[in-house]
Amino acid sequence: MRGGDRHERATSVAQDGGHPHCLAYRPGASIGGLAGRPAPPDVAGGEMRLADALEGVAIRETACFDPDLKVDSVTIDSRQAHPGAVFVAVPGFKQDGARFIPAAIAAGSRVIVTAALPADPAPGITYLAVDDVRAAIAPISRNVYGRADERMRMLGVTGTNGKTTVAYFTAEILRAHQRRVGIMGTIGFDIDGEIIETPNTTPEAPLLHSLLRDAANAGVDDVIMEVSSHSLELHRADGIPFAVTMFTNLTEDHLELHGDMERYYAAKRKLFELAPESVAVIDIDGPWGRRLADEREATGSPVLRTSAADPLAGLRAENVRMSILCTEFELVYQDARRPVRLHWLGDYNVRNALTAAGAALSLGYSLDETVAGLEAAKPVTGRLEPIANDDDLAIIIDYAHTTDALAACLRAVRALSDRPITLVHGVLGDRVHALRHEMGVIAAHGADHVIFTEDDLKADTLEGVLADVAPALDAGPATWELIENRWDAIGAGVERARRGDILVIAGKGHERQLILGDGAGVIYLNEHDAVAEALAGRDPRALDPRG
Ligand SMILES: CC(=O)N[C@H]1[C@@H](OP(=O)(O)OP(=O)(O)OC[C@H]2O[C@@H](n3ccc(=O)[nH]c3=O)[C@H](O)[C@@H]2O)O[C@H](CO)[C@@H](O)[C@@H]1O[C@H](C)C(=O)N[C@@H](C)C(=O)N[C@H](CCC(=O)O)C(=O)O
Ligand SMILES: Nc1ncnc2c1ncn2[C@@H]1O[C@H](COP(=O)(O)OP(=O)(O)OP(=O)(O)O)[C@@H](O)[C@H]1O
Repeated sequence: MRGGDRHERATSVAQDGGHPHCLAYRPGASIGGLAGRPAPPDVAGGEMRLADALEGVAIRETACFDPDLKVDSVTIDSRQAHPGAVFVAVPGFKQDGARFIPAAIAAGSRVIVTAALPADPAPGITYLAVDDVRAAIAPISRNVYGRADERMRMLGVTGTNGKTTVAYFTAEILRAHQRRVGIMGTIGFDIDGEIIETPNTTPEAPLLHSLLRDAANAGVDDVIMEVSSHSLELHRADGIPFAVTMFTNLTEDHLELHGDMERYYAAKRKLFELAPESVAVIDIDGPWGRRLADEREATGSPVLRTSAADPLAGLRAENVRMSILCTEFELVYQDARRPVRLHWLGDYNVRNALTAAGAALSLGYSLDETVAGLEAAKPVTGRLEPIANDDDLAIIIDYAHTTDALAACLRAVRALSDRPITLVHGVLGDRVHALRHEMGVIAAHGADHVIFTEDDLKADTLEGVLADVAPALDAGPATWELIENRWDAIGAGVERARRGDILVIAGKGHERQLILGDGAGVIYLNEHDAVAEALAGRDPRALDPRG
């Protein structure tokens, strides 16, 4: 196998956490350097009276309530309980956290938040019963960790696709104006390139607020949060005073949690309901965005509509010109227009740039300052990211792993050049059969040659996934081949490309690990290294476009 033995790679994941700049998070750990800035005063937090920690929490009944107890942290996991920690017993999807109350008490917790008071309360323990346990986690966490979200400017972005891209775009504009920016999302909590790993896109409220406290203490000015529909449904982001909220788009995904599109939409809309004062920057180029803008406008809350098509939108892109090298358009806002040249590729990045520009304008930056920030923004790792090379190949790494994202990615690339597209991709093992088939249809119609390979197979196998995908690939116009090993598949893609050809590697983007099939574990996989290795090993004569 190229690039070494799978066992070695699995070991390297265990050693470095899978990302060169990833840090394991310890609450209270100092984040980053202050880069010459004066240290800000510490955000309040640390030990506090229980009564203060409970401000704003609707408590139904109590047992042995001691308002003067001192608490210093919040946890929803008994394995992290300790003296001073409020333990919230969450009725989970798999098990009831109330089962772990004895374990939390044994570990030292003296305050238990639960759905129902126990029949025989343990002596010296304060029990607090609430109607909605998950909804209680965020206000307690905000209080205990010092409401750091009031000390920084908070921006939230939701939508099916584009959240990470918009967050990074927005960060680049803010950084161009000397703001220290944290981005909390799929990639982790990224503060100036130093990434703290988080288990979720939007972490549970105790971790979220303890991260925010540490960020504020480290001098972070602005936090841009990707707010997932899961987190909104589960109240993780309740109470955050967002100054700006952003919506990208809504397409079919995560229906395993939400059930249907209407409920999925309702979950996303919660971000805007949570922050009625925020300026909502809404991409209205899709039907759900138009509906959201209309519904919000009807409530009297502020809305900035963005569009690359609608001449009535408040912020829009006109005269869009795209190539495989850059994207140009005119940004039009309040009758003023400015030319913009982006390093970013593809039509949806025009829309993502509009959303980010809308956020900056809503925060009071001028049109010229906003344009300067957009033009300085470098492509995000693994988001339609062109990989520089001396072989005149257009190699693009993209995180597209949903049907919509893959279709958008291939459409965007196709619009940039008439050269043939080779696509290296796989399909996630936990996707429903119809979606796997759909991925095959999109690949076979969007590319000229498909190298089908492994993606995170999880409990499934490549054969299992292929049973759904192969008929779609057989039926489509593209040629295709199967190369099971993803590293080899990338190598084969690079090797078959001729000068000027396009190679799209879709699915993993910034990720640095691959979940093998059949529960066989996780291995290290850096697609940027895979490409570099393949380029280094190329026979230069193979570049001749004549074949
Ligand atoms: C599907 C889902 O959202 N799961 C979340 C859920 O887990 P769960 O209900 O299954 O937990 P459970 O195993 O039943 O346990 C119930 C409670 O008992 C506690 N417990 C458990 C064991 C023990 O010994 N002691 C103990 O106290 C657990 O910590 C938990 O609080 O509650 C847990 C904490 O309450 C979350 O951490 C967990 O998120 C997991 C990590 C997860 O993967 N979530 C994903 C689906 C997610 O959040 N994704 C979104 C969207 C991503 C996207 O847009 O693509 C995200 O924001 O990342
Ligand atoms: N505005 C958009 N519309 C449609 N597709 C998009 C858009 N922006 C990005 N994409 C596609 O979706 C992929 C994921 O982009 P990004 O990571 O920014 O989205 P995300 O919402 O953070 O997704 P996830 O929650 O899965 O991480 C990109 O690689 C690209 O293929």
